[in-house]
Amino acid sequence: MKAVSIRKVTLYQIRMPLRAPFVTSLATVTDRELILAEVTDQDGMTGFGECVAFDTPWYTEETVKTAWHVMEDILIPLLLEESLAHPTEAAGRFALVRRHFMAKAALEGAVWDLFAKRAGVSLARYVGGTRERIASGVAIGAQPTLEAMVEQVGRRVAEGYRRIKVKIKPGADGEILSAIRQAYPEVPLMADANSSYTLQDIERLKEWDDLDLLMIEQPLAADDIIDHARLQQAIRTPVCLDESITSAEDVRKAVQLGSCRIINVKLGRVGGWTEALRIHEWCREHGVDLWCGGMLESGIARAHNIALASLPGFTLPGDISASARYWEKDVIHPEVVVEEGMIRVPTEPGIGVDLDWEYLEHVMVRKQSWTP
Ligand SMILES: O=C(O)CCC(=O)c1ccccc1C(=O)O
Ligand SMILES: [Mg+2]
Repeated sequence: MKAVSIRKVTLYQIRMPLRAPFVTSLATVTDRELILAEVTDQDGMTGFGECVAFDTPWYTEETVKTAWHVMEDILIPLLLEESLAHPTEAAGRFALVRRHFMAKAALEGAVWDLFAKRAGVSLARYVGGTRERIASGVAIGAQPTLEAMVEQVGRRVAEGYRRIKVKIKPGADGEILSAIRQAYPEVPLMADANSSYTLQDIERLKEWDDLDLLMIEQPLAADDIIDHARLQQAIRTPVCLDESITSAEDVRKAVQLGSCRIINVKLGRVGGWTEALRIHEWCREHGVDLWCGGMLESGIARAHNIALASLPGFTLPGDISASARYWEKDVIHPEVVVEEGMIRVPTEPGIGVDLDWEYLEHVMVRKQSWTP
């Protein structure tokens, strides 16, 4: 295929209110700030990506401002500098920048969407996805009371979600999980701790062995794989790593050390499609369960996630839920809908959804374009 020359990059910073605040052990998100990235090529074709960094560095070190800076001053010039024969070349150029994964992923994602559109195929098929529909899971933030949590779980089960994840932290954990298990003995259930425990909590975590949890996500420190190995040896519940994983090398080391049995991959956390595909390949080769995490994203990143989860190595439902789970109105059309717990993988070219330009104007707080 002929080389693609990126002639323009545009960033749109948006702010969208969540339908309800999302509470984790680390932060409460009420208004979601995001950056959408658009690349335009020599033929006027476009591709879209999304930067999922938050406005403060509570989940990882990146923020909306650091991502904007790194994109504007470093990554966008690298994209505009020379034409691309394949989207992995963008990742290659970005590799000389350490970390800043979400900034990289936004631009690389836009380039992958553009290449898939130029090839006239869906992004899912372009990357080797094989599913026509993906199973949808949902994440429930911390609730003010145990009753409220059980009620939320019931509501999401009734909506058809195939897997329920709840946020836990010390003091709001075992009792809640037992209550959910009692009310819904069969529901595929897991807990995400966002690194709020230490090895001193091993006994407590052991007590949950009988709750039949699918997994516990990131119980220990965000930068750890050593203590996680000790923990995984001590408990029957599979450990899944989220924050600790930024690359395929991280996955290899964590699995080989016995730090986890399941991997959560997020395009933003690992720096984009090229690295996510490496992780997918490694997990498939080694029989490690893999699923796609979420970042309270808008429809653009949600569409990328759907394409990702259509790959055969995604063996478990991820945190990919309906647009309406988080938004009164999403920035894309058609919005992402869940039917009988499943989401259709678009067959239209690229990510298969369009920006709602009118609504974008409504939620936009900043916009800038760059040309060579
Ligand atoms: O539904 C979603 O988008 C994912 C919800 C979620 O758990 C999450 C949301 C924001 C930041 C980190 C996490 C996480 O997986 O730890
Ligand atoms: Mg998590």
